[in-house]
Amino acid sequence: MIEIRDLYKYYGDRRAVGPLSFTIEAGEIVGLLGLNGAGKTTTLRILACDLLPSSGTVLVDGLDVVDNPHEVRSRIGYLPDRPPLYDEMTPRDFLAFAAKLRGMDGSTAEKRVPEVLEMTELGGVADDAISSLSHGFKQRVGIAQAIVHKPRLLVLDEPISGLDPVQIVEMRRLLRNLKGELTILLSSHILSEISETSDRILVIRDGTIGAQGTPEELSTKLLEGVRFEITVVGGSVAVGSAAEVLRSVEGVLAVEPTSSTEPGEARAFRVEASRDVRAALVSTLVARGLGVVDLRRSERELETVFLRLSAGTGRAGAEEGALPPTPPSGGATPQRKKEKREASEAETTKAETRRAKSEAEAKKTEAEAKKAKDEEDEGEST
Ligand SMILES: Nc1ncnc2c1ncn2[C@@H]1O[C@H](COP(=O)(O)OP(=O)(O)OP(=O)(O)O)[C@@H](O)[C@H]1O
Repeated sequence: MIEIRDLYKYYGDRRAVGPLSFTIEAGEIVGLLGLNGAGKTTTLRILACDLLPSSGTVLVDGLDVVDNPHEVRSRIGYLPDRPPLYDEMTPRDFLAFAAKLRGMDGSTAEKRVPEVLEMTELGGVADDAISSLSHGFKQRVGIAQAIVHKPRLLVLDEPISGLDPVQIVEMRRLLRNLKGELTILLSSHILSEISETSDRILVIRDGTIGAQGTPEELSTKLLEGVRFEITVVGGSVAVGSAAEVLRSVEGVLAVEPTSSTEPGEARAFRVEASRDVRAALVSTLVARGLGVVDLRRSERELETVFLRLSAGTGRAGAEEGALPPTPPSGGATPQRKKEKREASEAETTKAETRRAKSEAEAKKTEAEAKKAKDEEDEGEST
């Protein structure tokens, strides 16, 4: 579905991305994980034909983003980090407008808008002004506008950023529901935010892929093991012997009791293993007359993995030589912002000229659609 080969993007003489290569299969949900400034937004904008690459190949469904931007755009739904919403419109009107912008005819759009409102669970606020919606609902409108034209690929830049815990759970559910119909690539700088949603994670650092895999694979690769928290209760067997039972499971490297807040007989342990042994832990404990009331991968562990990958201090990074040292600042310091502005102003590459041309074309289409809408509104009010 997506194939990126040796992609580079320079802003002036500053390399923002490259060398970057990865592929994503149809139907996958993949998380692009990296600290601020790692190159996530640049990569996603190139995929969405919003920015041209300096060099390399980017294919969506076999189509090159430089040679076939219009065809690629029709296959992609894109939610930028700041969703392009018109505050004074309602979600229903805005979606109809977005559908028209993407070339849908009136009757198809009329059918599609209620469908998308339902898919994104916006029915209850469909006729409220977008300005009156919470951040979580605005993000859903952003996703709705991205899927209104039935794309095959959904590209979301930090869709979970700024959401409260309830909204995060709702967003995860929405993305999981969209999976299957769509291939999804989403970015984040917080591992726990996307590890729940993504089938696979690509860790991007300094514009290049530092590591990739499932959270378990990343953890195993870096820490030579996976860690779990498990809480055991006694049945016919004393809970005190649970540590021994856990140690007997093949693949378990270490077991240590943790301070448990569980009531009564329950005991919590941290288990380190060479692979995912969760199923074997449960069946062995149950076979020995013990019960399991909680079993989870250690969240702290995942963050440790990410920090190691991001800082390039992990063994995997050292071995692969894929992780150059961390720049002094990953974030947007005033100096960085100044450099960014200057680099941006100095950007006069041939690629950008082509981009300006294609943006001008897009704006023309947008202006035409807006004009059509204004005329329609005028018609309605007279
Ligand atoms: N328009 C621009 N002009 C110059 N430099 C830029 C521009 N946009 C991004 N950069 C630089 O390119 C690098 C990658 O930025 P990018 O925005 O792609 O990273 P990111 O991982 O999305 O980070 P964030 O989450 O902070 O947006 C950074 O060093 C950034 O300062």
